[in-house]
Amino acid sequence: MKHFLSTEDIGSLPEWIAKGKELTENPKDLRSLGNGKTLCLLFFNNSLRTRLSTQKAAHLLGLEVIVMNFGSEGWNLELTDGTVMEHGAAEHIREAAAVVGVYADLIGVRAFAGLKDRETDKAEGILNGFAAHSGIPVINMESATGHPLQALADALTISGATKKNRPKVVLSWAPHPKALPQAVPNSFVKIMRRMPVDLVVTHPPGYELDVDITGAYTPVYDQRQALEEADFVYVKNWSSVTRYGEVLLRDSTWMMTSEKLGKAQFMHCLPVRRNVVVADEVLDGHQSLVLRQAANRTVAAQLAMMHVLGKS
Ligand SMILES: NCCC[C@H](NC(=O)CCC(=O)O)C(=O)O
Ligand SMILES: NC(=O)OP(=O)(O)O
Repeated sequence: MKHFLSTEDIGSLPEWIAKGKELTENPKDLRSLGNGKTLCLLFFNNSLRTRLSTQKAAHLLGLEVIVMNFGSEGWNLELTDGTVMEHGAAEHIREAAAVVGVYADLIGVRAFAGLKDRETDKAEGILNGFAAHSGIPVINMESATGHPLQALADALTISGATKKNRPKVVLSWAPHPKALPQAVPNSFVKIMRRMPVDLVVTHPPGYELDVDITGAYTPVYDQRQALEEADFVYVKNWSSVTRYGEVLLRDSTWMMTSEKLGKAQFMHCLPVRRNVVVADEVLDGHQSLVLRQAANRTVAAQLAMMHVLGKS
C-alpha cells in the first residue's frame, strides 16, 4: 500500500513536477480515477488552503469527500499501546483508525506538533497511528515534522516561475508572536535539496532546524548576506528546536521588506501575519507568489492522491 507521509514518498521529483505541469496546462477529465471511492479528511488543527485544495483535488479525481474537525469534535485519542485508559482519552487510535478504514478508501490527516516534547512530536503518533491501523492509504496534510503537500506545491511554483536553470533560493526565518512548528521549513529544505537550486538557509542563532530531519546544512546568520542575489525568498517563522517550542526572539528587523527582497520573488505558505512576518508592500506587490503557491496546492493534492490510488 502506498502512503503520502513525507517528501520521501515522492519517487522521481522531476516526473512529479512534469505531471503537475501537465495537470495544469492540459487538464483532462480524471473523475474515473477515484470513481466510487471515498476520501476522509481528519483535521486536528485549523486550515483554509489544505482543506479546500484537498477537497477540490478530490472532486477533480471523482472522489467522494467526508470531512471531520477531529480536534474539536472527535474523541480524545490514546496513542500508546497497553495504556490503562482510566484518564483522559476515550478512544484508542487503533479503533479510531480502523473505523475510518471501514468508511473510507483513503485518509488525509492534519495533526500539528504539540511543541511540548520533541521526541513525542518526532514519533508522529497520530499520522503513523492512522497509517498503521486504518488499513488504507494516508496522506499527510501537515504533521508534527513535515508538510509534504506544501513542499510539493512550492517545488511546482519555483519550477514554473524560475527564469534560470539554477536559481538561488533563500529560506529566511521571520519573527512571530506565537511558537510555530518546524514542519514547513523541514519539508521545504528536504524538497529543495532534490531541485536544481542553490539553497541558503538564514535564521538567528538558536533557530537551527533538526538536522536529523533536514540533513546537515550551514546556516547563514546574517540575513542580508544570505539574501544577496536571491531569486526566490521563502519566508517562514518556526520555533526553536534546541529549546524545544520556545520563542527566543521577536526581532522585527528579520521581517521581510521590499528593500531586502530586492529583485527576488517572495514565497510564503500562508497564513501569514502582515507587518510582522512580511510587510504589506511585499504581499501586495507583483513579486509575491503566494497565490500561485496556494493554486499549486490543488495540483500537489491531485498528485498525492493519484500516487496513493496507484494511478500516477
Ligand atoms: N499550514 C501552514 C502553516 C500552519 C502553521 N501556522 C500557524 O499555525 C499560524 C498560526 C498563527 O499565526 O496564529 C505552521 O506554521 O505550521
Ligand atoms: N499552507 C497551508 O497549509 O494552509 P492552511 O494551514 O490554511 O491549510
